[in-house]
Amino acid sequence: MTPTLGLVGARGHVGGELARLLAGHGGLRLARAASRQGVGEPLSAHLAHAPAGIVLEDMSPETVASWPVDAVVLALPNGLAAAYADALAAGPRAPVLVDLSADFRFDPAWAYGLPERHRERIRGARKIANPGCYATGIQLGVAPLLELLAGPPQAFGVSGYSGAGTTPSPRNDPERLRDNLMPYALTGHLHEREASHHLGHAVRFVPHVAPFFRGITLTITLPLARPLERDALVRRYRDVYAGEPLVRVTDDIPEVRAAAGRHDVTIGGFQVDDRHAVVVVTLDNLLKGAASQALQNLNLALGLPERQGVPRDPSA
Ligand SMILES: NC(=O)C1=CN([C@@H]2O[C@H](COP(=O)(O)OP(=O)(O)OC[C@H]3O[C@@H](n4cnc5c(N)ncnc54)[C@H](OP(=O)(O)O)[C@@H]3O)[C@@H](O)[C@H]2O)C=CC1
Ligand SMILES: CC(=O)N[C@@H](CCC(=O)OP(=O)(O)O)C(=O)O
Repeated sequence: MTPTLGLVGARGHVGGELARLLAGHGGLRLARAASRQGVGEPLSAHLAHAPAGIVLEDMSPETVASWPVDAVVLALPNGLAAAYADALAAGPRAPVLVDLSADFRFDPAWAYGLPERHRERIRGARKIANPGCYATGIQLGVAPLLELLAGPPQAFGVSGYSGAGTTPSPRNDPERLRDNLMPYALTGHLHEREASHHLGHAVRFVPHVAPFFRGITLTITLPLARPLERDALVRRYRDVYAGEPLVRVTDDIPEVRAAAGRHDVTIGGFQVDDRHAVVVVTLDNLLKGAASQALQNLNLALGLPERQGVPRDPSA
């Protein structure tokens, strides 16, 4: 029997991307979906890639806990996951639970869903907290130099406005963003704390949102305890990520427009001076920053091939 999945928040940006990936998975089937709106309507009326026969259900934790599925994905705004986690824990089944929100990313009882750094913890896990989009790029960009750092790396990040979700806000208002670049959360952004926590080393991060829809670019300056030749720097990243299907290391400076629609992270633009290294990281916030990574985690937790259902990116 093909494992089945229930999706809560199917009408959101991330929910829609995950439904699209599941349509091509072949080993995991979307079987239930919940939303505040459109209850009783076919999911396909809201999502182009939804399989036929799925009717949107109400979003009560009790309804979700009654679903006879092998996995549940929460793709809801922050602050809502606990009620579902509690209802599922008390329910008759114990499906794998993947939460896209930030609610459980600091909870040691949950596997932190960054496979490149926590693969064995995720394999077979029952509760997985999917990382934040910027936090994914920051951790993959900093990790290879952790032991060479002379202080906190500084990450300058820019995200497309899909990162701000579908609930209207200045950060996803195309009018406010037109010909603009909007700094926000100048200190203490959640992803600064999240990346520092999971790296075990302080990092500084300042986010900005831009008028394009999807994609993240991060320019990360890393203070070095001793000088490092550029070739050695590049080799370090290539060695750390050799064989990682969703991390691409390139000599070029990656550009965010090329990241839109890709499922991997691209790390490049390696530059050094006597005291610092600078790397550039790009990814699609809705894919490796969310849905593609969630699918990697679901596959690992369910014992399926890790990248099943994650399309191969055009080699570039
Ligand atoms: N966007 C991104 O780039 C990334 C987002 N994330 C995280 O993933 C989660 C989903 O993100 P995203 O898809 O962008 O969010 P959206 O705002 O696009 O969608 C959230 C979903 O939850 C429903 N919803 C919205 N508000 C509420 C509410 N107050 N109570 C219950 N349901 C609500 C929405 O619609 P409805 O019920 O009306 O159908 C929608 O289905 C969030 O926790 C976000 O922080 C993580 C990484 C990247
Ligand atoms: C442009 C924009 O607003 N981006 C969001 C990041 C989206 C994300 O990853 O959300 P969570 O970590 O909250 O799950 C932000 O900065 O809060």
